[in-house]
Amino acid sequence: MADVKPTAEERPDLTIPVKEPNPVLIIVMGPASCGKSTVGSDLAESLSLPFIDGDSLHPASNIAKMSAGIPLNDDDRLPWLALIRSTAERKCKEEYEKCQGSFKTFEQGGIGRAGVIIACSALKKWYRDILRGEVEANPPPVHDLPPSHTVANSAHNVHHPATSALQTYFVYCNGTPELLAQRIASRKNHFMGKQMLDSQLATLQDPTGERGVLSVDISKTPEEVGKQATNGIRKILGHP
Ligand SMILES: Nc1ncnc2c1ncn2[C@@H]1O[C@H](COP(=O)(O)OP(=O)(O)O)[C@@H](O)[C@H]1O
Ligand SMILES: O=C(O)[C@H](O)[C@@H](O)[C@H](O)[C@H](O)COP(=O)(O)O
Repeated sequence: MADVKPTAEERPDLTIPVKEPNPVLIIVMGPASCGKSTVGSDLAESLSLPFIDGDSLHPASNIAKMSAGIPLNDDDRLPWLALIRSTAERKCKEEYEKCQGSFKTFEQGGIGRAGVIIACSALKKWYRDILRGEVEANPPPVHDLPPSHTVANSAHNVHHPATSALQTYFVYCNGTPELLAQRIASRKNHFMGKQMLDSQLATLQDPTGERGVLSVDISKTPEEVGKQATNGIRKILGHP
């Protein structure tokens, strides 16, 4: 079969020269009110990266559903997850072009490469694999986890025909159900009512121990949680 290369439009991430350090997508994840927006904004500032709240990428139908107290299902989430991934790829390419490849170093308060931070609940392992660019969101698999995805940390896990240059990491905002219940109850003017927390927790597949996942303890102050996230990500990305 002829070797047909994807166009820049189809796979914008692939147009970043390979000699550059890979761009990164950092997903700040966890159930409703765990602190994704708070940690994500803080991290973005500390690492000089753009921040996008995944809520801004939902179609109106998803927002309407959640506002009515109905949890999203896989069919609702898949196009949203795919959009988050493609938005990250596009954003990193824009960042690359904007900076002409010269990014702030760790010492200058950057990460020395293109990157973007996105807040997204990413509740299931399967969703996280979509965000990693390893699994197609469409058509949806029948089961949450294809059998070959049960082996963690294996290079053979990669399903996507053209694995993206965009490396993906997760910051998991980890807290007890009791603390989450307090936080969601204290949150004002949000479309996600407190009655939605139970379904979020029931759907959550704990990412602890999964590759590329950094956990932060949300019982600490916002400043401390931000510091845990920033230091952890810097270390993962090679800051001595
Ligand atoms: N470390 C923290 N300590 C105390 N309150 C926090 C902390 N992080 C976030 N909050 C508060 O908890 C609520 C939920 O945080 P938010 O960042 O909106 O979560 P999410 O984006 O996951 O829904 C907000 O009212 C926020 O101000
Ligand atoms: O903070 C929140 O309340 C959640 O982040 C919410 O804003 C988010 O959009 C939904 O969680 C997405 O849907 P699922 O979490 O059901 O996938």
